[in-house]
Order: sequence, then structure tokens, then C-alpha cells
Amino acid sequence: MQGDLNDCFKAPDDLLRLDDALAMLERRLFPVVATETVGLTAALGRVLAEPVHARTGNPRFDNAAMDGFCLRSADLNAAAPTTLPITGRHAAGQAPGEPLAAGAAARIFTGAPLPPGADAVVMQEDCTVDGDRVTIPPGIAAGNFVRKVGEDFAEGGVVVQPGRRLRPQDVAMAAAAGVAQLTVYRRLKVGVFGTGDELVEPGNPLGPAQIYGSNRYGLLAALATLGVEANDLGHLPDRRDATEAALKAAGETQDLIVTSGGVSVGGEDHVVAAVRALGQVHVWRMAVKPGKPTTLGTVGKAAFVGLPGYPVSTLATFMVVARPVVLRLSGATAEPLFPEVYPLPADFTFVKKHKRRQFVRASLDRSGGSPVVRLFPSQEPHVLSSLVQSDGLVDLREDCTGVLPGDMVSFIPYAHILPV
Ligand SMILES: Nc1nc2c(c(=O)[nH]1)N[C@H]1C(S)=C(S)[C@@H](COP(=O)(O)OP(=O)(O)OC[C@H]3O[C@@H](n4cnc5c(N)ncnc54)[C@H](O)[C@@H]3O)O[C@H]1N2
Ligand code: MOO
Repeated sequence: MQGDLNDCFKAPDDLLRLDDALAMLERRLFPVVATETVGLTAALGRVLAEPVHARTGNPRFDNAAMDGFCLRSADLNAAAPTTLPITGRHAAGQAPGEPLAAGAAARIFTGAPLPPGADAVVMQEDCTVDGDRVTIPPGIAAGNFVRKVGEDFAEGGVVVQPGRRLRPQDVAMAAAAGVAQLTVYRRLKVGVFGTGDELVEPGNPLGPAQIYGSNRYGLLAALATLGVEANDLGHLPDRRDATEAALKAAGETQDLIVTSGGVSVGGEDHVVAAVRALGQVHVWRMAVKPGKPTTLGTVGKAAFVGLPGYPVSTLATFMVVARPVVLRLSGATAEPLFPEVYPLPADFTFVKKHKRRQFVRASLDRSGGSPVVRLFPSQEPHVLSSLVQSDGLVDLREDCTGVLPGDMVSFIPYAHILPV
């Protein structure tokens, strides 16, 4: 194990930097899927392909922000209370009807259109009602507690931009704009393979030297969070012919193929050779830890991402490399390929090799008040507990050579890069 990792630390200069890889993806990847129309209840997580134009403005008309009384502000005394007759009643959903007479007030409820002439609402808690008369305190100006027409968005305007992976608030916005059907990209078809003769399906007995295959399940779950059609294509054995045949078939049915394992330099690592035979390898090996053997290419008509086999390496490289590929191929251009990082003080010491971008697993410790970043004790790529028992990744850039307590480090919560 340590021998493998020592090799990881060599950090030769010819490895592709992550930022260069992301810039390349940004330039070269475009949506590969056609569009379809979905209703609002099916829209969450789908990628919007055409702008949503508002069929109506919001607010659609001037309306009351509070339950109370509407009036003409010009009728009020500037410095003393004003008593006005109550001449009407306006509830939400009712047409405003006749204009409000000069020198009068009307009962009004939240959301009701203001009658013509009224320009202010006073909340009922501030008014004194005596029979059919209401006394209004001084100091009420025009516009008081009035929701003005078009304040939120205008009729005909774009309320949700294409390229957005629709969030609950985007769905609500489309509904508020009166749009029932949205044009979205079809779900990207992503085929997932595990690789390795040692792998056994969870739930089955293990033979000597066998282990449970976990990466496929991690990847299928991670892909599900991106709104794609994730297809479980099973395990590839450590045989070149079988690997090639399975990848070839997937290249005909999938938009993207994601594999884990079999991309390093071992005699049983057949994936890269198979991809070369079937298509092209654009990137093999990156200056990222974990993730050195990460492979990008094409197989038939499908894009290909080969992730390293160690379970932590698989999911970490999914977050920083595969996720951007999925976003771009799905048409999701509204969000950055790499998530926002949060500068936070480190509560650890770490020695890092120069020239290699490194993502370490860490948690936020708030026991002392404001949060500090605490490193998970093991950063070995086979220690899946490091992902399970931590809150996010710390992004240590190529030029960083180490971290001391109190240094500011860039923290990426899993909630941002691998949300449920
Ligand atoms: N001589 C060298 N050896 C290695 C190098 C290197 O540069 N030179 N790189 C090391 C690094 S770093 C990594 S990462 C691994 C990646 O190699 P592979 O992507 O080919 O991964 P495998 O060898 O297939 O598997 C590695 C490890 O992970 C286990 N594994 C694989 N798939 C699964 C799965 N689906 N579920 C659970 N566990 C899985 C596998 O049994 C191995 O233990 O290569 C180093 N070697
Ligand atoms: O460190 Mo490897 O590069 O674990 O993926």
C-alpha cells in the first residue's frame, strides 16, 4: 500500500492539472441530449433547455401586504390621527370594484387588490375601529404596506434561465409565472461499471481474497443526485476481451460511461487499453490526489470517464472530475463546474507534496464557537470511513506544501458537491 502511495507522491510535471482539465471540459463539452417537455411536478432536478417567460407579472396588481384598512394617503392629517368612514370590504380573490371614495377608508385583507384611488394600507393592529369609522394614526405615507405591481417580475420577462438544474424555487417561479410546461433536456444516460475479479455483490458470500464491490453503488447514488438516468451495467472482469466487449456495447446505448478501477498501470488494468481500442483517450493521469489515474475519453458515441478504483478515490474524483462532465453533457451551464469553496481556519497540521492538487477529508468542529476544520485521521484512499465520518473536502492547491493550525483552508461541504 505505502509503495503505491509513494508513487502517487512523485507528482511528475506532465500530469494534467485539474484546473486545466476543467477548462478543457468547459470549452469542449456541450449538451448531448435532445429536449422534452415536462410538467411542473416532474421538473425538479431537470435541466432547463429553454427560458421560462412570465405569462403575467408579479405582483399582478397593487395589493395589500397586511390585513387592515386601505385609504388615500392625501386624506390623512400629517401630525394627528384621522378618522374616516369605512365604506367597503376587499378580500383576496375579489375584483377591486368601484374606486375608493375620497375621504373614506375600506376594510382590506392581505393579497386583495387595492381599489382604484387607494394608495396605502394600515395594519389593523395600528387602527382603532368604532362602529363604521376607523381612526388611523399619523405618519402613514403613500405606498405603506402596498405590494406594487411588477415589483418581483414583469410580464414577458425571463424568470428562469436555461442551463439551470431546476431547484424547488425555480419550479415555484415557473408556476408563479403561469407556465405549466417546461422544456428540459432529456436525462443523460450514464452507464456505470465496476471492475475487478475480486469484487462480489453485497449480500453474497465471499470467497478467499474477494471483497464486496462498493464503487458502483456509490457512483449510481452520486449520479442519482444529478438527475441523470444512471444505468447499472455490472462488473467488468479483469479480462481485456470482456472489458472491450462490454464497453463497446455501452458506447452504443449510453451518453456517458463511468467506470471505477482498472485504470492504473497494473497488469490487470485493462480499461484504458480497451478505451484506446474503441475510441480515444484524451486524458490519462492527472495531478490530483486522490485521482492520479483518472481517465477521460470517448467510447463509440459515448463520453468516457474512468475513475480510480480505491473507494475514496472513486467518489472524490467523481466529485471533482466526473460531476463536471455530467453537468456539461446534461446542459447544466448555470452552475460552475467546481463548487464554491469556503475559507475556514485549519485545526490540523498536514504535509503536502508540491505540484499535486490534493483533496483531504475533514469535518467542521464548532465546539469552540466558530467553526474550525479538523482533518480525518486517515487520508488513505481505501479508508471509506474518511468520507462517511467527515463533512467535506479541503482543497489544497498545487502550490501548497503544507498546512499549519490557524492557516485558512478552502473547505467544500459534501452538501454542495455531493448533495442527497
Ligand atoms: N505501480 C503503481 N501502482 C499504482 C499506482 C501507480 O501509479 N503505480 N497508482 C495507485 C493509485 S494512486 C490508485 S488510485 C490505484 C488505482 O488503480 P485502479 O484504478 O486501477 O484501481 P484497481 O487496481 O482496480 O483498484 C484499486 C483498489 O480498489 C479496490 N476496488 C476497486 N474497485 C472496487 C469496488 N468497486 N469496490 C470496492 N473496492 C474496489 C481494489 O480491490 C483495489 O484494492 O492504483 C494504485 N496502484
Ligand atoms: O491516490 Mo490514487 O491517485 O488514490 O487515486
